[in-house]
Amino acid sequence: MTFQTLDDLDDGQRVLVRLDLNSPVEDGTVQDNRRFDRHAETISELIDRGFEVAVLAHQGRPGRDDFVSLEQHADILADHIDHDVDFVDETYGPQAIHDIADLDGGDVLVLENTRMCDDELPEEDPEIKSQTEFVQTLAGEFDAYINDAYSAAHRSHASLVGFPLVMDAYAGRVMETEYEANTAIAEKEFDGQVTMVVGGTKATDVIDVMTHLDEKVDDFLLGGIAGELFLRAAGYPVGYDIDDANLYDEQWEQNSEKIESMLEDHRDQITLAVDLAYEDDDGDRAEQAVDDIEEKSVSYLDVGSETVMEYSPIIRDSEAVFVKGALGMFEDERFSVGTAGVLEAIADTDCFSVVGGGDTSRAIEMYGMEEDEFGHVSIAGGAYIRALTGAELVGVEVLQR
Ligand SMILES: Nc1ncnc2c1ncn2[C@@H]1O[C@H](COP(=O)(O)OP(=O)(O)OP(=O)(O)O)[C@@H](O)[C@H]1O
Ligand SMILES: O=C(O)[C@H](O)COP(=O)(O)O
Repeated sequence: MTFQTLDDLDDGQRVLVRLDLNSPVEDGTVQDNRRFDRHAETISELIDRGFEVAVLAHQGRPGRDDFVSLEQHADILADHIDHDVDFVDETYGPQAIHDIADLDGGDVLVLENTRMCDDELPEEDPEIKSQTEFVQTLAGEFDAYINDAYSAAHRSHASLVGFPLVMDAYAGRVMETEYEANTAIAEKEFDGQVTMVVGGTKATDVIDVMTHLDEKVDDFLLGGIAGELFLRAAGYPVGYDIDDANLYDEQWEQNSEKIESMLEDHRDQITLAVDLAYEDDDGDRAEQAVDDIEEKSVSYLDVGSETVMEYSPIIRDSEAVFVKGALGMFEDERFSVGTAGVLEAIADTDCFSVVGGGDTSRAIEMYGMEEDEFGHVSIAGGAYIRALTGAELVGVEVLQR
């Protein structure tokens, strides 16, 4: 490993720490999850060593329901570290700079959601990001920058790639351990069958990665939004938006060619759902065989039970199983059958397994399984599957310069 870590940093300095606290948000309420647990260890170490700590993090994306302030995150973090955490509703404005100047050793201040600043998004070269007002303003206030956000390191956003080009930069403890684990996993060779369960809402991320893993993975088992888009490409009347949630059409536009060519070239490696679940008029779970769908008139929120029965033996026969993204909206128990069923099948076998994703890894505890029933549980989703392809993560790369 070629980046500097907290072991290389002298105690008691003023540090800007990038965490990934991106969390599920239900009706405006931020849900606690293992990202807080993991980052709490880094922050507690910094407090014990007398650092003055300001935290940068993002939540959601503009235009989405989960695009909210980090005020609640500061409270959740405080509970995890059992220590006061202050919050300021600016990222680098005058009040933020004032509060940063007021920090004493052992203080922790969470700055507002980085994605509320115009400079943060979109993705641009680190050189461009390093020259933004956002980076230039904050860099002058700190002795060092620490990136602990391995799970966001695949994004070339200002708070992730700009600072290491203009100031001393270090990897935090989560960055260090996730990098080591995920790099080691990417280098593993398996003699037997390798299976990847692909779901979730970020279809664009997973489809891109699938096209790079077709030699490494023997079987892709599909669900979630990506699963429905593949069904659409296979000729079923699903995989488009019927409300204003905007989960399907935009991602279809971006990926339809890739999906069609994956289906054409690798059809025997791709297993699609044979049935899907939805909420019926009584509010109950109902299932429908994909062959019986004439027109999409309901939102499909899970794969069906038949699909789980088809996926489970494939998992049992695998030497390694990688999971990225949930097969359904498992946070609602009615639509947890696919995700919990697949995770239970993995837990029941002795295959090597990795479950990744900030949201998806939550399903393990929610449905009564233990982390040690899996080979590795990563709080990273998009970053971990990108690492599997052997590709460098831009946020890690800039730390190694
Ligand atoms: N059919 C579906 N409709 C709506 N939401 C779905 C559906 N299937 C899965 N999901 C949602 O997908 C989410 C998890 O996938 P997501 O793409 O957000 O990845 P993740 O596991 O959190 O990884 P990352 O760390 O990259 O965000 C879950 O919160 C689940 O509710
Ligand atoms: O949750 C994640 O995977 C990371 O925080 C990156 O978030 P993004 O997919 O919204 O860029």
